[in-house]
Amino acid sequence: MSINFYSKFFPLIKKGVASVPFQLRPLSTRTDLFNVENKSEEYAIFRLNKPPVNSLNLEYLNLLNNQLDEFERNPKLKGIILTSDVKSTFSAGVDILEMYKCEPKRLEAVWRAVQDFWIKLYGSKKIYIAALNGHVLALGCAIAMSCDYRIMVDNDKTKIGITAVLLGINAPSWVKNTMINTIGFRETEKSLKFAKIYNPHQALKLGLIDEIVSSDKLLSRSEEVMKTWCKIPTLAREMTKESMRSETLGKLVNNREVDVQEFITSTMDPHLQDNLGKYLASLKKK
Ligand SMILES: CCCCC/C=C/C(=O)SCCNC(=O)CCNC(=O)[C@H](O)C(C)(C)COP(=O)(O)OP(=O)(O)OC[C@H]1O[C@@H](n2cnc3c(N)ncnc32)[C@H](O)[C@@H]1OP(=O)(O)O
Repeated sequence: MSINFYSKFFPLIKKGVASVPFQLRPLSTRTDLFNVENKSEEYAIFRLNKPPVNSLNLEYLNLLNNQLDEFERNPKLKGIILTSDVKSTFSAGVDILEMYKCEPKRLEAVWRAVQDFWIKLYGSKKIYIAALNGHVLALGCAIAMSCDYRIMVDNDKTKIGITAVLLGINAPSWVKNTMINTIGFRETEKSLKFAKIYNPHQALKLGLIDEIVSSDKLLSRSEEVMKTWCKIPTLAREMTKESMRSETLGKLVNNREVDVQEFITSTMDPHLQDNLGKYLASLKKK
């Protein structure tokens, strides 16, 4: 029996208040923000390209969500290598400007788009390989952990991790669960509680990433892994992925409204707003 993992869960999203109240521009006018290169019928390279740090605002999330849908609609496509064309950064996570001095309605739309993105990515039965060319922070780290495999550049200055707690943010349970599934409970607890940031070698030791390669080999090695995985019997691989991920996925799919409300309430809190303001100023001052 073929189980379409993605289509099994996604109708549930549509049942909720998942419609996004902001109009999308047609894809063709925004392709400067990402690039999809079909390497063969079986796999593609998906490059984020929103300088300076691939921060995720509502419009960008909507655009990326549309592209994930596009991938799902292609039955021949087995896998996607997710990477970035932005020098030294894979993604710095949510655009902090979406969270600072925000309107609740816009914040709600942002968070629903974040949920959609995670559900589509984590719930996809296709193979996702994260080719991490640079910093992988906050939601960027959650995105990388939602892929099937992570290959990172060998550069000690490159950082990966989630420091949400420093801003006063309690990472949502689906982020915690994704991390627990990647590095285990104890390491996740330490990592999130103490806002740990790792260099590639520390991340490899922990199992947060799977391989380190020199930057000139990042894509060739990712393609090599992808080609090997494309040879695995598709149905069995998909069913295994589903059975490994359905429990974690279902916890958010069945709990989206609570997750949205928690995020809005905590983000609108004056202390958190104050922290965000100071953090933004510190980033700008650098
Ligand atoms: C896991 C889920 C948690 C729950 C919800 C929250 C989710 C989030 O994702 S909140 C975002 C948290 N992200 C971060 O804390 C990362 C912050 N950024 C950095 O640490 C650094 O920018 C860097 C390491 C990614 C890159 O460093 P560098 O190359 O030195 O570049 P700059 O720091 O000078 O940044 C360039 C430019 O970009 C702006 N910027 C950086 N990150 C963000 C962001 N997340 N949102 C919006 N804008 C960001 C930064 O302010 C600079 O702006 P300009 O000075 O105007 O050029």
